Amino acid sequence: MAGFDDLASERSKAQFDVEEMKVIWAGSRHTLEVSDRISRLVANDPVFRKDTRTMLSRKDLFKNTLRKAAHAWKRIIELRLSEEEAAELRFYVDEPAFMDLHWGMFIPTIKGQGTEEQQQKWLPLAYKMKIIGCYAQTELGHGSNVQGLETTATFDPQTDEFIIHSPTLTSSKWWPGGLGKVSTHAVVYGRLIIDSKDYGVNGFIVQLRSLDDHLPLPGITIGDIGMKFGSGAYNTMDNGVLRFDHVRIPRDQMLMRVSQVTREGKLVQSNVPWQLVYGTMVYVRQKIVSDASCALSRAVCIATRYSAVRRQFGLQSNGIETQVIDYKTQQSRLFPLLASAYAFRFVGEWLKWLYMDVNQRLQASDFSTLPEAHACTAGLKSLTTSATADGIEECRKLCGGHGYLCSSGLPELFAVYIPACTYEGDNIVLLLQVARFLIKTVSQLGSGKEPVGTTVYMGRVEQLMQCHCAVQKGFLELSADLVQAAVAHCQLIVVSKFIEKLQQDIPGKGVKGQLEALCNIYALFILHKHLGDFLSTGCITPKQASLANAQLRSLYSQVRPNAIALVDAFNYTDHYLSSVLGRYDGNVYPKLYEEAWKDPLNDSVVPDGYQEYIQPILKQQLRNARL
Ligand SMILES: CCCCCCCCCCCCCCCCCCCCCC(=O)SCCNC(=O)CCNC(=O)[C@H](O)C(C)(C)COP(=O)(O)OP(=O)(O)OC[C@H]1O[C@@H](n2cnc3c(N)ncnc32)[C@H](O)[C@@H]1OP(=O)(O)O
Ligand SMILES: Cc1cc2nc3c(=O)[nH]c(=O)nc-3n(C[C@H](O)[C@H](O)[C@H](O)COP(=O)(O)OP(=O)(O)OC[C@H]3O[C@@H](n4cnc5c(N)ncnc54)[C@H](O)[C@@H]3O)c2cc1C
Repeated sequence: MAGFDDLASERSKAQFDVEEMKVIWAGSRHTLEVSDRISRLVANDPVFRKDTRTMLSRKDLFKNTLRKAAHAWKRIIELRLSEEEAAELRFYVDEPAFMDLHWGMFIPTIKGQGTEEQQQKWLPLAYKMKIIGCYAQTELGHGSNVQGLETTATFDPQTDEFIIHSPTLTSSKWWPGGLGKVSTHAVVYGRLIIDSKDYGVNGFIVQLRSLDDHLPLPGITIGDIGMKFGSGAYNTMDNGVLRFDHVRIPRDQMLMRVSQVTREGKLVQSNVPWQLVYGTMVYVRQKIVSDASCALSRAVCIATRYSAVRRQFGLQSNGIETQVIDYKTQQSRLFPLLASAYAFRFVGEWLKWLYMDVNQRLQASDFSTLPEAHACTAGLKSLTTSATADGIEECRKLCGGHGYLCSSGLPELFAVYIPACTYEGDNIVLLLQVARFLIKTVSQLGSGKEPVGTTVYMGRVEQLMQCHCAVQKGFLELSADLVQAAVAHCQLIVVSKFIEKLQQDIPGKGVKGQLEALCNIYALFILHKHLGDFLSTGCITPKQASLANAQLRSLYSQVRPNAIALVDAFNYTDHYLSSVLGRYDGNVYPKLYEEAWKDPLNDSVVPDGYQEYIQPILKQQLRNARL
């Protein structure tokens, strides 16, 4: 039968050791073992079913998310899961929820911006989930411009408290995940005011709801901001609105690692850079880069398997049509995305290392690599999320009409993923940060300061000094071009890190060869995409451009017999993929047919509303016909 046979025969053609590739993808044998075990645990647990998610009303959807989160927490405790295993469990449950913000932002903020005493007080409560926290930074009026936030935290020396207040409508907190219905606490970012003087934005731990009955505390107005894009998708999250009416908190609830307010109301700066107030964003951006490879690989897995099952035109001698994956146009759209998934995986791994390194240095009061870590996390977050969002949509198109069905898994994946281009920093705003970093690096070239890390290549480019002079005349005027320069810089990082990965010891028959092919596809595809820039700047000649194109075509042919095995190496369960088109067994058509009948619209043969709305029309038509 089509599907079963197709994927089995594809698998038998693979020219490399898939099990070893799984290890490379996972990062280590240990990580593969953990992720494999936990993914099966989730897949086999009926509470974690997600096949009806797109059909539920918002209230039912949200309640179901609460149920899953509570069950996940119960399993984590019962099975004594480690932090790594718990994070895998969250990943495979595959549903955005308040837990993400509690573990992913609230706790890291206290760790990164709290003093030792503050950490000792708050972290045990947070780890045991005796309190649930969120990250309340963005307001109705300002998200990108953090320094423009309007919430105030005014020190009252009489009572040794801060008064948290929302002075305007636009100062309402707006968007924080987990805030709308669940969180008991938040890290709230607001302007520190002492003695009528504004000291800029700082973080404060504020209790929002009673720990007894979950009602908002006095002075607090709180709710959900409403439905978001798509069905299911990010609507499992209670993104919230929050207003303060002169809410008082003790002085020691200002996060004081960066600066302290004394009992007397004096502001004391510590030796850490003030930018550490932005530290959680660096951490989360790094995580988002790793997540990009997961989302893209998931879409690519679905589109690749389905492309091998789907046949259109081109009747062959054996009487069957051509698999659409054999069309060169399909390959030229699909294989660069496959290569991107691997490229983002490896750059994500590197970024994780970079983040750990900068953190260790911060502990030892070495702040020198913070600007580069900020530029890398901001730039790569922007590049990988934009490419992934576009890539998921391309995968939908690669699956033709069936890709538009919710049962393909692609519409919900797209809807849940696209806000990644906006949250944790709008992608253009983040690229402008990278551009500023690049300009700063160039401006220091003449002063004898050698560029290091990801900017080391700048020392070799003589024309850069002239660029700097030109940019000095008008950063804003040139910002659209500077954004392109920032993208190019980030692409260079992605390609370099892929090449560095290939220099490591890579065991397994044929594994290294496949990765080399993917690395070359990624690099040549980027070159192909920006051919105009490469040609107009004289970086390559027209002859080289056409050679590169020919090479790309030949690489597609090299990857073709291995395509299914390359997506099998992601080791995704059918539960995680939640796609009829991406099923491991390729049994697409019978299952699509079966799925259709499960739609509630098919519960009755004659639909609700027939008598009120269809029958009268038909009767009217009959009368008209007689006239
Ligand atoms: C046991 C376990 C159990 C359970 C397991 C469960 C496990 C679950 C685990 C799940 C985990 C999943 C993860 C969570 C998922 C979350 C989902 C996402 C949610 C989304 C959250 C959000 O969406 S949350 C809001 C993010 N909102 C922004 O993203 C604002 C952007 N806006 C800015 O970020 C600033 O506004 C902007 C533009 C820089 C201008 O900043 P500005 O006005 O101050 O002006 P400047 O540009 O002048 O910057 C001044 C100087 O600061 C430097 N600098 C700037 N940023 C810096 C930085 N970050 N670090 C260092 N340095 C930085 C810069 O380079 C300048 O340096 P210099 O002066 O030396 O040149
Ligand atoms: C699903 C989701 C979850 C979120 N979760 C949280 C959360 O948990 N906590 C939290 O605090 N926030 C959260 N946010 C808010 C999020 O961080 C902000 O929406 C994001 O930082 C973008 O800011 P903005 O909305 O102000 O966009 P804006 O800055 O208003 O962007 C609008 C447009 O203006 C452009 N623009 C803005 N500034 C410039 C500039 N200087 N130069 C050129 N162009 C510019 C942008 O590129 C964009 O095209 C969430 C948002 C979403 C969508």
